[in-house]
Parts: sequence; C-alpha cells; structure tokens
Amino acid sequence: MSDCLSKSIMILQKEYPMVADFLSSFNLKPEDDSKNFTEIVNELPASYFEDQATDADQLFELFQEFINGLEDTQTVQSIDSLEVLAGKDKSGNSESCNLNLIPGEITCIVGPTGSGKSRLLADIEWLANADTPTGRTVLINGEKADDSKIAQMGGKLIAQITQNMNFVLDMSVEEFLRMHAQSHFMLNVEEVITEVIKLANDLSGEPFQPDTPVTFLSGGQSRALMIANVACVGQAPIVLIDEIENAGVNKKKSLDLLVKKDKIVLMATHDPLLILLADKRVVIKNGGMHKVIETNSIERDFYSELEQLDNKLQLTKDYFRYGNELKKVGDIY
Ligand SMILES: Nc1ncnc2c1ncn2[C@@H]1O[C@H](COP(=O)(O)OP(=O)(O)OP(=O)(O)O)[C@@H](O)[C@H]1O
Repeated sequence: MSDCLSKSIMILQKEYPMVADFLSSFNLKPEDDSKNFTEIVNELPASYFEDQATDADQLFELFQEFINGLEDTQTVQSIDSLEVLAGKDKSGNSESCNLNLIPGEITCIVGPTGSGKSRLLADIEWLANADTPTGRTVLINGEKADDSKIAQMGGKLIAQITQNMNFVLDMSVEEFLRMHAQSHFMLNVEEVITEVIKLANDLSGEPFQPDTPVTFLSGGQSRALMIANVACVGQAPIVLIDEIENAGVNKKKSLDLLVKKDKIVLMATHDPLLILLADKRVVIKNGGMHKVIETNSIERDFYSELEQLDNKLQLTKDYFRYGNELKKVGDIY
C-alpha cells in the first residue's frame, strides 16, 4: 500500500496542510484523524459513493495523485543553489570559471552577438550533464541532475520567459490563470487570478481584462502576463529570461517582482540598464564563461543616470510613435 494511504491523516496533515482541502472537497469529515485514508474510505457507507458518483479505488487514486503533486511542489521549492561547472568554449579550450547562482539574486549573461549566451541558458534548461556541445555540468543543490529526483522535475524547476510568447490556447486570461493555479494546488485561486492580472497590467501599462482571450494579447501584454504568472503562480524556483529589453514591459518592476519571490533569475541581455540592475554578470567569450563580475557601487550609482537617458529615449520613441512632427528640439521633453 502506498505510504500516503497508510499514514494517519493527522501526520499527513502536518506534512501537507492542504490535505484538509482535499478531504473537504470530497465531503470527507473524518472524526478520528488517527485513522489513515484507506480506513476512512473503507468505512464510508454505500450512499456516500452514490452521492459523490465515485468509488473507493478512484478516491485512492486521486488521493495518491494529490499527495504526489504536493511532494513534487515541496521538492522544487527547496532549491538553494544552482551551479554551472565549466566545460569548453567554441575552440575546445576549458572555460575560465564556473557560475554559481542563488535565490533572490539576478545574474545577467553578457557577450557579443553569437558568443553563446542563449547556449548557456539552454544548458541550464536541459540540466546539462556533460551532454551538450559545451560539455558543461549543471548541479542543483550540489547534485547532478541524474543523481536525484531532479531529473523527473526538470519541467517544474525552470520557467522560461522569452521574446516569443505566443499563445495558441482558446481561452480567456482568467481561464488560463485558473487552470494554471489549480494545477499548482493553490488554495486562493480567485485572489491569485486578480493579483496576477493587476500585476501584469502594471508591468505592461497596456491593460487587458480577465475575459480577454489570451490570443488577443499583444506581445508586451503576453510577456507581462507570463512574468506575473511565473512570479505568483509558478513554483519554478529558477527563471531563465532571454532578452526582455524590447518586450514592452517595465523591466525594473518585472525583475523586482521575481526577486521578491526569491527566485534564481538568469537573464541573457544586451541592455545596460538590465545589466546594472543585476547583482552580477557572467561574461561570455567565444562560447565560454570568461569571468563573473559583481556589480560595483560606481555601476549602481551610474544606473540612475542611465535611467534618465533611457526615459528620454522612451519619450522620444513615444513622440514619433504617436504621429508627432518635431518643430523645435525641446518639444519632446
Ligand atoms: N561552448 C560552445 N561550444 C560549441 N558551440 C557553442 C558554444 N557556445 C555557443 N555555441 C554555439 O554558438 C552559436 C551561437 O550561440 P548563441 O545563440 O548562444 O549566441 P548568443 O550570444 O545568444 O547570440 P545573440 O546575442 O545573437 O542572441 C550556437 O549555435 C551555439 O550552440
């Protein structure tokens, strides 16, 4: 018998408080919580199964699935380090450094076009084990992916945010978020939906409604929705971002949001504002990790100066985008 079917409800509830929600959603009100799930179900009268249109085997199966889901969720939440061990650059020379990432920290990947930034993201996405063109190895909590449960959890460990977030689903924003929140066993689904939509609208500055079909969202709106969703609903502790500079979202707010949720954030970018917002950056040269630079205080101070320049550039873009014609310099600001 599976462990969760033979453990007392009292013990299971200590490990997983959400067991109470499972029981109440099936109208099960055990009077004696020292009994296990099997005993509770076996004592139910036939009328219960008729009312619920289910049977004992189905309840056992659903309960096991539910507990497995909770176990997976707890495992992915306990990531406290990600390490990329050096492999080879494009010429086959050993890379100069490893890369260590921890929750609540933003790391940028910088380097010229074609240098290998996306390759590094892909190595992490695949939890490389000396089996990609770079020969890198990714360690999670100091362990190789194939050494633990992590291998099965690849999909739940890592969330990706890319330039191309195309939806093909025929559903509204609200339905999409509800489906996602339910699949993550969230308790307060409706509150979460409201929070994610509010955040996404704040990030893109181009509001949409709960009943907007996801296929109607603009590029900026869909990326904002993904970022808010990854931050609030997704339990993935590692977020990989490929270029959000032209994404039509507020970059600083987006990063603040992810960091507040204690995610490991790794972002390939050419944008100096994003680079200066990060805690550190790994420099890629000829496909290899060349060095890791911590953002220093001079760079942090330079950020505000650069931000003012960026705001000016943004105003200029909007000026022309909205059909204005420049008559004298100074009209824009
Ligand atoms: N260490 C390596 N060994 C072998 N091939 C590599 C290595 N690093 C990168 N490559 C290959 O080099 C090519 C360019 O890399 P990649 O697309 O990651 O560059 P990039 O820096 O993301 O470029 P861009 O800034 O234009 O997006 C890819 O085909 C990638 O697989």
